[in-house]
Amino acid sequence: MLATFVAVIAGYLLGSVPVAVLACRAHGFDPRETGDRNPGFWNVKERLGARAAVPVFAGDMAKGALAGLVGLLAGGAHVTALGAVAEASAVPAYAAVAAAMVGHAWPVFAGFRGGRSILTFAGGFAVLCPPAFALGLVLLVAVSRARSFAVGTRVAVFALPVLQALFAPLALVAATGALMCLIGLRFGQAAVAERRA
Ligand SMILES: O=P(O)(O)OC[C@H](O)CO
Repeated sequence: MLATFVAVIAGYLLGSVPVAVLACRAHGFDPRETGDRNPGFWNVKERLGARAAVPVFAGDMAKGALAGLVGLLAGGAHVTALGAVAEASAVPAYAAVAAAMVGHAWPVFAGFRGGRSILTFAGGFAVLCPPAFALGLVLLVAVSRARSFAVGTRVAVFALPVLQALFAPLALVAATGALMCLIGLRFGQAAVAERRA
């Protein structure tokens, strides 16, 4: 219980670091006021180019990964032979990643106006189930080559819970689905906000 509490607090604070907002501040604008108004990699790339957006990509992924690691360690670092979280580590690790995603979406360090948490989820998932994440990367590269990076990321992200079913019990696959519901919620909120604007 204490492990999960610590993991949630650490995860939320990590997720609240507004990487895109900080990166764009150096260029004199707020990504929440331009483009698709999402403070994330894609919006920064559209405005500043891929090179300038790489730190946002890496930073948002790192927030999820670090949160997952904190949760994993707080729960005693229980993993399967292939490195997927297991036993007493599963709850704190998932709770930490969920908290990081909540932090990215509603960051305490940026007026509670954050992003959709896709990359924070992806980084966290890399810790929750490394073998499924690795297969997701293979899929990302393959689809990106055949179509585009934008299509590749979508296909890879939606494939993650399916790939996870090869390595983890269904309860954890369902937990991953729950994490992805937060991303769906954020897309829904953005669509409503756009309609009202
Ligand atoms: O969900 P975010 O806020 O990490 O942003 C998503 C990126 O822009 C990738 O499309």
